[in-house]
Amino acid sequence: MSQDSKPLVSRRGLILILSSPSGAGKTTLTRSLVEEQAGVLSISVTTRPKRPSEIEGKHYHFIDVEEFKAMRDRDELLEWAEVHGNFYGTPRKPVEKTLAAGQDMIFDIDYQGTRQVREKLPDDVVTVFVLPPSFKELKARLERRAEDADEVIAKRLANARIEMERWVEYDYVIVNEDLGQSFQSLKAIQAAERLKRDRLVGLQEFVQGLLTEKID
Ligand SMILES: Nc1ncnc2c1ncn2[C@@H]1O[C@H](COP(=O)(O)OP(=O)(O)OP(=O)(O)O)[C@@H](O)[C@H]1O
Ligand SMILES: Nc1nc2c(ncn2[C@@H]2O[C@H](COP(=O)(O)O)[C@@H](O)[C@H]2O)c(=O)[nH]1
Repeated sequence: MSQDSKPLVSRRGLILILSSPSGAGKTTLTRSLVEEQAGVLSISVTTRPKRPSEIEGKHYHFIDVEEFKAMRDRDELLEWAEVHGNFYGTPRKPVEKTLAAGQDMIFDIDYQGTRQVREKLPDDVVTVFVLPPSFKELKARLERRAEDADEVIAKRLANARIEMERWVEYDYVIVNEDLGQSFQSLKAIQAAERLKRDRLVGLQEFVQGLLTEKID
């Protein structure tokens, strides 16, 4: 840091995407990152019914199918997908605003949405797939969370096998057995990605300045 606390080299914000089968722990991990001010959480729109513990605007923007399709048709969504029988999408504007401010945007989206964001913003995207330690534990977590009806849990477990096969498309994989360790791994990924040469702004000028600096 220079004397006025401005970084000597600034950086572009990155898009950190976490995906997993339902119940593996990506929401828990993304929310922990945001609590540490490590980035801005992308709040999706969804047509899924609100869970008892969820708050409008904090966990999702809950909208109906008609409104969702109108947003999609007005090109207001960076990406969208149908997941477990409901529509989900990422509002475009907050993402553009956050990245322009040099902050990281943290996404909790599925593999279909991840593909779309990667295609649109290939240089900004870092992807992490979260796996459960076992299928038995995945089921136990969904049951312990106790937020979804039995048939919803059954559908999510059925979809989990298809979703887990997508791990090969991701930059990093975290097996979320111990939550604390998984969180440390996630922070390490973000820290390293922030330092990537291509994300640093004005590095060329900074090095040029170093090379031409007079020391006597
Ligand atoms: N490492 C862990 N050990 C034990 N329980 C965990 C762990 N990580 C998360 N959990 C718990 O498992 C449940 C599912 O976690 P979470 O809601 O974060 O999953 P998710 O992947 O976001 O699921 P969904 O896609 O359905 O939103 C929660 O009750 C959470 O507290
Ligand atoms: N493609 C997108 N997927 C999303 C988005 N928001 C959430 N999701 C994914 O949906 C499932 C189910 O989420 P839940 O909150 O109902 O348990 C999960 O895989 C999320 O990652 C989105 O905007 N786009």
